Amino acid sequence: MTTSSAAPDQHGSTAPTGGAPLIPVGVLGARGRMGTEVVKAVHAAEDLELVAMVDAGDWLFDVANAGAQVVVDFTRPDVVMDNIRFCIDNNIHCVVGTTGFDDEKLATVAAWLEPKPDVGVVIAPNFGIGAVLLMRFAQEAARFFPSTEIVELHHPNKVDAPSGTAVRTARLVAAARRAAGLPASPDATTDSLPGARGADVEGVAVHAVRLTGLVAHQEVLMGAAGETLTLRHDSYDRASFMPGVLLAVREIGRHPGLTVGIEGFLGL
Ligand SMILES: NC(=O)C1=CN([C@@H]2O[C@H](COP(=O)(O)OP(=O)(O)OC[C@H]3O[C@@H](n4cnc5c(N)ncnc54)[C@H](O)[C@@H]3O)[C@@H](O)[C@H]2O)C=CC1
Ligand SMILES: O=C(O)C1=N[C@H](C(=O)O)C[C@H](O)C1
Repeated sequence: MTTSSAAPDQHGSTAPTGGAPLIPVGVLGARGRMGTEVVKAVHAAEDLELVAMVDAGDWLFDVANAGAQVVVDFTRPDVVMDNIRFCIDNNIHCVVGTTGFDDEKLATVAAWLEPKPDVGVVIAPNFGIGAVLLMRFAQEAARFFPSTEIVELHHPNKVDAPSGTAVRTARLVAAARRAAGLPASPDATTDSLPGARGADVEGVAVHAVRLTGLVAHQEVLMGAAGETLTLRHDSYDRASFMPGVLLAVREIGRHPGLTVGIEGFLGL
């Protein structure tokens, strides 16, 4: 098995201004929709050096052999845990965008990190700045509205439903509702077809749409007597995730242990 070695950074292996050394970065899922975009973004960043691109069938060891200090993972929920384990074992920081993390998997990653106090892993369901802000706004607004439901809308090739972002948003909203002492959202409906009312995430209904032409979108709908508030975020292009990914790559070395979401890196 082989790993594609990255083309040399156009600025060479040291920072052009003679400043801090470049951060060597490996990309897992490098031929996927997100991985392709990450490869371009890392390659274009003057302070980063793309040292390895790995996709299914390639040899993961080459990420370590290439000297990657940070790995970016946009692969699949069924393989990401093995990738994180490998990186932690090899003292490589991880920036993980792959979805599918529940509390049990997060606890497992945290346990793997315990004997590695210098290694950092950030797992973020969404690197879009607007999406992160939407989650925060929803969390803030939730306590004022008796009803909240979430609609996530994505391209039809998405592997999972509901989206990782929707699940995290629902959990944040549910926690805010609990903290405010709100009862369950009013709902007298009896489903005549299973699934008609969406998935139940800690009492928040989450609906998933898969539609040709979409990229990644989410609406949080909140209702009170005589009014509604709709928060909506749209990623029209995967370039929207790159500022958040690059920020995480630059920050993770300063944040050992497990970080969930990039809110802290944004000062939120
Ligand atoms: N956190 C965020 O901001 C975002 C997260 N995502 C998530 O990222 C993941 C990937 O999404 P897409 O790029 O759209 O999927 P994709 O299917 O286009 O790409 C996944 C890539 O991973 C590769 N792969 C599979 N097994 C592998 C392995 N063991 N090692 C290395 N590569 C492997 C596949 O061959 C494929 O090229 C999904 O979980 C998606 O939900 C997507 C967009 C934004
Ligand atoms: O698969 C995608 O495309 C996306 N996945 C993430 C998720 O599941 O939340 C982030 C974004 O919605 C795009």
